Amino acid sequence: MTTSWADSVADSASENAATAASDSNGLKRPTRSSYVPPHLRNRQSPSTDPPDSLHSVPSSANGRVGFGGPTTGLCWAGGSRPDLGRAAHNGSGGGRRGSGWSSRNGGWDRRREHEVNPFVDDDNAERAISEQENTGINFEAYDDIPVETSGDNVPPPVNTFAEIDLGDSLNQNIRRCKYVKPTPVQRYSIPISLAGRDLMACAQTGSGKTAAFCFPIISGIMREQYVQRPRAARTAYPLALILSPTRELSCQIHDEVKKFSYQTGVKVVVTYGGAPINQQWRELERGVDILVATPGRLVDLLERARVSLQMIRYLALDEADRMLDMGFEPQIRKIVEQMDMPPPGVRQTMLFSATFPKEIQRLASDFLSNYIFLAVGRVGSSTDLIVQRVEFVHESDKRSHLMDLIHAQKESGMQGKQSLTLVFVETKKRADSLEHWLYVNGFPATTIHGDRTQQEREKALRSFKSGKTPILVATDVAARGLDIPHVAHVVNFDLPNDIDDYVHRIGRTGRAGKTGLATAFFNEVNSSMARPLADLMQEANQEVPAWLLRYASRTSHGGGRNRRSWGGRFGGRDFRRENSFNRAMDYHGGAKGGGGYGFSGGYGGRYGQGVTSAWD
Ligand SMILES: Nc1ncnc2c1ncn2[C@@H]1O[C@H](COP(=O)(O)OP(=O)(O)OP(=O)(O)O)[C@@H](O)[C@H]1O
Repeated sequence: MTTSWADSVADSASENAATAASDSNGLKRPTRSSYVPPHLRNRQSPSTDPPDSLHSVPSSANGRVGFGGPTTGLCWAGGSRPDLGRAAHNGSGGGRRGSGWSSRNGGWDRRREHEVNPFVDDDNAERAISEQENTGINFEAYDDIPVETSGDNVPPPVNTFAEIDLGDSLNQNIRRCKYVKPTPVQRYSIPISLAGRDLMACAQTGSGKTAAFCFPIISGIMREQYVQRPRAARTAYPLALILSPTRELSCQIHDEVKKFSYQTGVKVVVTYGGAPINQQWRELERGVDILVATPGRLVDLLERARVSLQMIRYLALDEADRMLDMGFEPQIRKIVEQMDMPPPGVRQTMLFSATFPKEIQRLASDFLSNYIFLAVGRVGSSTDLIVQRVEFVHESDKRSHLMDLIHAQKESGMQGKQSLTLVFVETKKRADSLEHWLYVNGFPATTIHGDRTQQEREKALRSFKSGKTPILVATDVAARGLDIPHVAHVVNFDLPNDIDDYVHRIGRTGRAGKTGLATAFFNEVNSSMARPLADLMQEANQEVPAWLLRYASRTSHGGGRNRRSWGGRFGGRDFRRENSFNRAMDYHGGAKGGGGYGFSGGYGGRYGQGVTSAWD
């Protein structure tokens, strides 16, 4: 058995060497050489796109007008700032639907023949596997899911993609992705975003949030054909900015956007630290509509005037609570508030995460205008996708215990190419030393953490995804957002200090309707986590060991801000409800009666006039 694992290490090494040689920076570069500048893309080709009077009228359906230009095709050369005024929201959704997409082949003028087809670029077998499996998603698991929205005039949800007017090209890509129907967060958030509304959305890990913010952005850019951007040889003027906290997540989002925007004429570029900046400059110089970035590299590009944010219409923060946490907040404020980005109410802002503590919501509200809060709860107990276990393991026994788990996994047939194990540790040093120990004991493992070079990180991720090294030892750098198919088991070798971090870590398994297992090693060092962990497991109807409950009863508070208890079955609830100013609360679907969900943590439900909730 060990021999075959050792073989897989050898295979992995050679494959990675080959991969690294062909793609040293991990950047997938389109071979397309004939990028069509925005001002030329506006011209429709008579042969492919017959004139359609409906499309000679710019859409103001976003509820945002202005940005000048659209009707006149004006160009703001010379750095003059466009009129960024916006019509007041009427909350009605802006009449987007039925506006004639079906008569078009897609977005603006395209040179599609040079675009790399992301759907056949499958040297990465995992992608092919995951796509096939999208049809097999257990959507029934989502039927009972509780959903809350709050805000003024919330647009109604949809049940199918067909009900949403996203445009033919995007619809075709959705079919190519084998997305049969929208997930709950997509059902609610896409109509909200298409109506031009700002959004703070909180939905469980692996529930399709990426598509939820990408579809409206791509569709909006495709629609607004007449936007002209300033011409400056070295400065890029993206229309949309998607920020994420890690390089790997930014790359993943970039890959997703490339698939969703295939043959739409919408150009996406990714920039992140650790990769050569010159290549990213060159890519930006060829033009960009959607820029996916990590904050540090973007600040660098802004300071060098390689990127201007003055044309930004869509801003999306993925893992938004992390982005506004102490570590990132200054950079995010700089990007969003201190450069040249249009203010809230002019641009459209979308914040997404699986967790949204109220103090972060308060900060985030600075970036939003008249926004809707959307909370999609976890799936019900009978269908909960992640089985959570917590085991008492002394520090000195952790390694042998891990080995037992991995052996048990192999014996029960869980291990192999189709079944990966992600092990979280607290520090980079511990990651390296555990990986080394696993390796010398015959377990092919690799590691990802902040002290590794970007090339090493990308190589490790590829090796893990492909199953060549089926164990990945990681710090929190891999805790958020990464969508790796076939992660069957997440082991919290070291528990985090914050329950929300735990939620994101275990969310690397049990994604998109699949099931997964999460095991946590607990000992005295983690006593502050006993209460929030026990609460979380109880909420999810998991078996909570008696010893953990005893620990929990001894520690009334802990787990960082013990934030989860505030959110009950949701990863967060609208903090504005505490202020109770004319907020309309709607409750949709699922959860019979809503009784029995006491929101501990001090939320008193002091709703104002006109506020209703099934959760009261
Ligand atoms: N409508 C859909 N039908 C089928 N599969 C989908 C659909 N929407 C998304 N997916 C798939 O679900 C998986 C998880 O999606 P995604 O990575 O966007 O989750 P997420 O909510 O952002 O998770 P996290 O909170 O961990 O970042 C992806 O593999 C994606 O391709």
